[in-house]
Amino acid sequence: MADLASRITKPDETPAATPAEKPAGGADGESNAEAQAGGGNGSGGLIESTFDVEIKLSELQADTASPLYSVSSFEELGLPKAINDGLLAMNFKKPSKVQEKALPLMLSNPPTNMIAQSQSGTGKTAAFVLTVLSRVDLTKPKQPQALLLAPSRELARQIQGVILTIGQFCENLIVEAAIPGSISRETGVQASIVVGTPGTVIDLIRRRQFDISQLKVLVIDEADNMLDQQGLGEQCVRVKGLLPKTIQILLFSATFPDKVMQYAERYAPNANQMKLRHTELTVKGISQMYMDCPDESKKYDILCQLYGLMTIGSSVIFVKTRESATEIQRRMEADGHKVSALHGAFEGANRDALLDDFRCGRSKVLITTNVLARGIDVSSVSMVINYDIPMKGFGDREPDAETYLHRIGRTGRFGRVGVSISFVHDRKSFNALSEIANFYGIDLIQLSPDDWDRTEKQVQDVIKSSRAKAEFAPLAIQV
Ligand SMILES: Nc1ncnc2c1ncn2[C@@H]1O[C@H](COP(=O)(O)OP(=O)(O)OP(=O)(O)O)[C@@H](O)[C@H]1O
Repeated sequence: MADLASRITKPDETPAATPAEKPAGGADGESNAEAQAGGGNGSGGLIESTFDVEIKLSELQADTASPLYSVSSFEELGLPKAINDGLLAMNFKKPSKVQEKALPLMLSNPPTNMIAQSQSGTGKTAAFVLTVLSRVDLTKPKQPQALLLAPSRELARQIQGVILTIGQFCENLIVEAAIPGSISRETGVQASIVVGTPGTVIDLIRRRQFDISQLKVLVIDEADNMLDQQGLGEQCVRVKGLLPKTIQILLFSATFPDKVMQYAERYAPNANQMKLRHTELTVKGISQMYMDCPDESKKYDILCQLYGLMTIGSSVIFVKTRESATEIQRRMEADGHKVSALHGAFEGANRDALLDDFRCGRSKVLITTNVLARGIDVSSVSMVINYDIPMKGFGDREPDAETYLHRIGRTGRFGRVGVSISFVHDRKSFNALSEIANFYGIDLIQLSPDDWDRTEKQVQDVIKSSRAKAEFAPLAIQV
């Protein structure tokens, strides 16, 4: 195992891709090395190259109003040395507020459940990953002890990458992804930590390829989405019903609508709770703008006019359907623009390659659907475009405020700045966006397609500044 000094990366270096051991015993889950390469959070993505970014972050982390602020250090959180070494290698200097507040509660014994909410991009993943790494017994590397569930394969792989990167100095750590096609029928699950999507996990348990008898911790990321009865809620209930009754349950999300919160409290009984009011949820580092398009047909032309700004950093364009993602990509490429498209109709390995290309900067503009609205962490994303305003309910009759927040949260990560531009083109889309803005208490900046020089300057001024001066609301702790 290479010594610590040779594996720490400086802010202006790309982390050395460490030759992580293949999982012992030939387990066919995605190997540690593959996962680290495709993971998020400093394990292969674009690295901030400027020293002033580090200075800005330290200012933010000294600002008591910021959710990146904390009084303690990771060392004071009592984490094992190997884990602290991993955090050092990731250049995590101090815990964020959700990490500082949640970790002592999640690591206390006897274990208690947690329902934690914190703004997008404020470090929820590391909070639950540190808990899982602290609880597993690595002398039993192939005995599953922790299960983490996510709504998409992309997010499951990203979380796997974070665990392997933070745990890079933890001996015998084996982490497997339980996503379609990742676990061979011959070997089954042979890892202490499993990260997967609910459907695949249920299949593995049903085929007796996943020993759940020793599971100590169940984490559900994007928990409001996962527990929503319209979506994956029924599968998450089935998973929980199969697990040991004493399991510790940790639910995390940036959003917890009231109707789901009641359900979450039943799913994770007697949980400690960290909640935010919905007017405290938006990230001040994201300049939220809207483009008043003359009509639906003009949206495409305006999108192409924005292309030059999209490639200053990298950008995500969210559209309503797979079909429109494919059609817009086709048109933009025919017009000479380089755009990747990713959605659920693509085969798994292709989706993985497309996101890895985007994460590493080989592609800079990604057009996608809500499959990537949540959790995906690519620090180079400086712009998110809502080509369609997210809607929900029968006949798309009401605005989807939660999906709006998660979509724009793909930029402005951990104190960085970013721009979101939402397209409206008629009364319905305008009213939907207005309702979302009122719900979160935000004043959207209007961009005019008629005054392009001004629009370009407004957007460039934000993207080219470094970390935002983020005034975040204090986190309300209920224990
Ligand atoms: N203590 C820390 N110091 C520095 N960087 C951190 C710290 N904690 C997390 N990060 C980085 O901040 C970024 C956002 O973290 P993460 O993806 O966990 O956010 P999140 O709260 O889960 O967001 P979302 O709600 O969108 O899922 C990641 O790139 C991560 O590596």
